[in-house]
Amino acid sequence: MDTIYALATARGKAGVAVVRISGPLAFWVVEMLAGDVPAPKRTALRQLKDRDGIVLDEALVICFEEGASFTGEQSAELQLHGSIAIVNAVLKSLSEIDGLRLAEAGEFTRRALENERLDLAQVEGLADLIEAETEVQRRQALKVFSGALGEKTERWRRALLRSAALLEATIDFADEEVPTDVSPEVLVLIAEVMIELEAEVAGAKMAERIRDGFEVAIVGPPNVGKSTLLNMLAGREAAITSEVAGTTRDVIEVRMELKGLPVTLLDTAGLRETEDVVEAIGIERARERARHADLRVILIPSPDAKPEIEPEEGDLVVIGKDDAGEYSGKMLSVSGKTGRGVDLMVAGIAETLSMRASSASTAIRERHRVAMKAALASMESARNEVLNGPDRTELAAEELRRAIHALDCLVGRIDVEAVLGEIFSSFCIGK
Ligand SMILES: Nc1nc2c(c(=O)[nH]1)N(C=O)[C@@H](CNc1ccc(C(=O)N[C@@H](CCC(=O)O)C(=O)O)cc1)CN2
Ligand SMILES: Nc1nc2c(ncn2[C@@H]2O[C@H](COP(=O)(O)OP(=O)(O)OP(=O)(O)O)[C@@H](O)[C@H]2O)c(=O)[nH]1
Ligand SMILES: [Mg+2]
Repeated sequence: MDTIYALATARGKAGVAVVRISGPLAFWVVEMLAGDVPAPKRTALRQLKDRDGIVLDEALVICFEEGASFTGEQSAELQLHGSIAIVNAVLKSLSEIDGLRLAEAGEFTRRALENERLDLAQVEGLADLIEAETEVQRRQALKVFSGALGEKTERWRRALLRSAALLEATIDFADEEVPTDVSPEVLVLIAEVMIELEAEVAGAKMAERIRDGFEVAIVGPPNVGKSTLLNMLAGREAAITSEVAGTTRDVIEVRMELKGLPVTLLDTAGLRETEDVVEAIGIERARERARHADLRVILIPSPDAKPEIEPEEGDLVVIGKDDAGEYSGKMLSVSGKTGRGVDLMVAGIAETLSMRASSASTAIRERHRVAMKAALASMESARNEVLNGPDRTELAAEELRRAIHALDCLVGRIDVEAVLGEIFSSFCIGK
């Protein structure tokens, strides 16, 4: 097994920079650089010197023994002064040591997985944790990273194993007189797992939304103040605004955080009948994106104006350009120019999205949803076979084994290699 090293913190000037080393040579490397191997899991202040005895930095050194580290391997950390020159000098010294090589992206975590310090779902949670930009994303990722999905899966797995074992026992003793009919117990066990899995699948879409962000589209007729409102929310001039009706053509996307939720706000072309070919394309795009968005803010010019599109559940119909608050109280109204009413509108959006987000499950990836659906399909078949009577017991047990297999894929107990490449491609070097 190679000994690997990498800068674990971001590149560039910083207060402190952390270099990680993991593998059988880790302590030996520390001894070369620091002169001795400090007691494990204790910080020790040491002068780090290169091969020629030149001092590289005065750093904190931490050693972790094999079996008691993040990767599970013997490993060490050098907590350096975060200067570009020091980091470069230390990395250069490490590169000159035989048997050492720079880690690939995610390789420390891959080793943690191989040494069973983490399961596959936890690795995915960790990937999301590092990507997390908002509070809700942080909480979701931390839940999965803490092993929530792995624990649930283990419970489902045990229930299915027990069901399969019960069925298989009746097959083995088929010739003898088995007084007990196991099917009621098996059916209850299967039903209980199915209910939980169905809830997970139902919440998977929302979990994906929390990961990737919700889309909120601002729509309405031309000149109603859509782009001005977007700019106000973005805090910058992301979209061109003008008194000319039909200014916005392309869909303009701005990523932001609304009350802890990741949101992509879409500004769209004003909806109207038009002879202008280019504008017509813009309007078509506006309608298309608005349809697929999670929520729509439909701006209208006055309280009695008819919304350009039919509001769906959770959509907000808002009067635009209401600087004086003339209509406030009657309906939600905003001014993108003065900011009046914007807080209230944001609160409305956040409330709707938060409510939906609360139904999110721990199935944070497409992969999880697919595995769960496969397990559910096999369990459904198993249940039907059980109901078909004792002749079909063998088939029922086989279906249960198939469901267990799907759950094993879910947490990476089997078929890990197939998904590793994709998962680790999103990791940074040093993680
Ligand atoms: N400096 C530093 N900070 C860090 C990390 C790190 O590797 N280094 N982490 C990594 O990304 C995270 C913390 N995760 C860690 C997980 C396990 C162990 C570890 O050594 N586990 C041993 C000993 C546990 C103990 O002391 O009780 C074990 O589990 O046996 C260390 C860090 C976040 N902060
Ligand atoms: N007084 C006032 N004027 C506004 C407000 N919002 C926008 N305007 C003005 O109204 C005009 C149109 O604003 P835009 O934000 O470009 O309108 P839009 O809805 O994006 O228009 P299209 O892109 O053509 O669909 C501009 O001259 C803005 O300065 C507002 O809240 N109050
Ligand atoms: Mg516009």
